[in-house]
Amino acid sequence: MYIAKNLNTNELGHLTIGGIDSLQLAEQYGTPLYVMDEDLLRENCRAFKGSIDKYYGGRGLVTYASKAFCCKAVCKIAAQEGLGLDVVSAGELYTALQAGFPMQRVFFHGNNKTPVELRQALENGVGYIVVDNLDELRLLGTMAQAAGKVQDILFRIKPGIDAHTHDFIRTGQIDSKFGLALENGEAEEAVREALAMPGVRLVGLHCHIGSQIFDIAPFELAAQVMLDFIAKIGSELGAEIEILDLGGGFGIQYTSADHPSSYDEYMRRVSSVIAARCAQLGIDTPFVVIEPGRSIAGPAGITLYTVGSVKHIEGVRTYVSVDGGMTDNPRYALYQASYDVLAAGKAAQPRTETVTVAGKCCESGDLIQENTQIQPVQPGDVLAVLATGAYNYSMASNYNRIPRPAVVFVKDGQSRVAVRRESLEDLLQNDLD
Ligand SMILES: Cc1ncc(COP(=O)(O)O)c(C=O)c1O
Ligand SMILES: N[C@@H](CCCC[NH3+])C(=O)O
Repeated sequence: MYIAKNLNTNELGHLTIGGIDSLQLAEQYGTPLYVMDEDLLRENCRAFKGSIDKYYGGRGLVTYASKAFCCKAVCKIAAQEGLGLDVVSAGELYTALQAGFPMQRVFFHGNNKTPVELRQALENGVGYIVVDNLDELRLLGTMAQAAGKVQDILFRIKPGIDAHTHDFIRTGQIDSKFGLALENGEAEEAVREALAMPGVRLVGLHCHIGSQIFDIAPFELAAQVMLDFIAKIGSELGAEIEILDLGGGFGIQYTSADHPSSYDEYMRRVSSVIAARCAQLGIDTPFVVIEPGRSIAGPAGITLYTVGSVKHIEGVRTYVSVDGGMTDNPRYALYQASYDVLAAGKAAQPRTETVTVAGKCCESGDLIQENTQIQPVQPGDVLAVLATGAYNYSMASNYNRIPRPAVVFVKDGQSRVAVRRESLEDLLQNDLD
């Protein structure tokens, strides 16, 4: 029984994805290998888009948070599926540009955009800049005015919501580096300043309360807090806020212990809270934006590794070492993230062994998963780690000068390289003698 609905086993008992034997993919492209199921990626885009259209009657936009997994191929898919795009850096913006992503549907986020990044956004006609702080507002206002432009902006607000998730991925509470606080008047001051600036047009407010959240209640609460503020600055300052961007953060199932809410249910409940609160406050219902990242890319990906050694330490544990690790998936090292791991060539067999899957980096914390149940494995076996489509490739590094793996897209029994494997030459390309 598999967690991800897109995975299966074939007559050989091997794990398949996108109609392809995972061992064949490992053989053809080598390991470690990121494999993305294009159909599931598109299905996830459509599911969000379908729900937002259903509950907001065309007054909503799903923007894919590209930080979850960014490359030209995925930007193209997001564009084809009619989504917007959330970018947070010159690199993500450049990728979107090179993929031909429509710039008017791009939202530029980040708590410390550099002047170079702001110029890049202004010059390329980015639709919306989500301004994080007063310094950025002043810098952008000056730059836009000097360039003879009026840039549409949103403000990132800290709604003061404490969503229950890992400490490092919570962002909506007052003690966060992201956004403007409501409690101390900071957000109101920013609105006042923006309204007086000729270079910017304040069109929206944004919040993002964290990531891998299962409950719907914190999202409902955030929407209410944001609407109350919209009403307040509307009546007190004359701000006309058209867009409410509620961010991303929807949890996914990594293992059978995870029970995320359905995204359609999220959309239904939050939209009805929005309608009720707007009626109560006597304000127009804003255009609603959401920014799912993990929930679009995460379930669509798996990572394949080859086992190099199996080390039984009597009475302690068994280490199964693979040819990747924290360089391609730092999430266990960072958050003790849970994953489902299986032997791809024995996927139909019961998981009878308890092992620790370790990476090859010079770091004791370089683990993919501790004390996980898998089938008996030996050197040369291929392991599959499930639900690695988000925050794996995008958080990969070259620690120990390990080249990043390739990303292969699979669809209808066909595969194609979306990001080629880094070579040793790639690692040296910026080195000078
Ligand atoms: C501003 C913003 N929007 C969207 C996202 C995407 O979040 P997730 O991948 O949890 O949906 C993030 C990351 O947490 C974010 O910081
Ligand atoms: N990178 C994190 C989540 C942070 C999301 C971006 N704000 C993860 O892997 O879960």
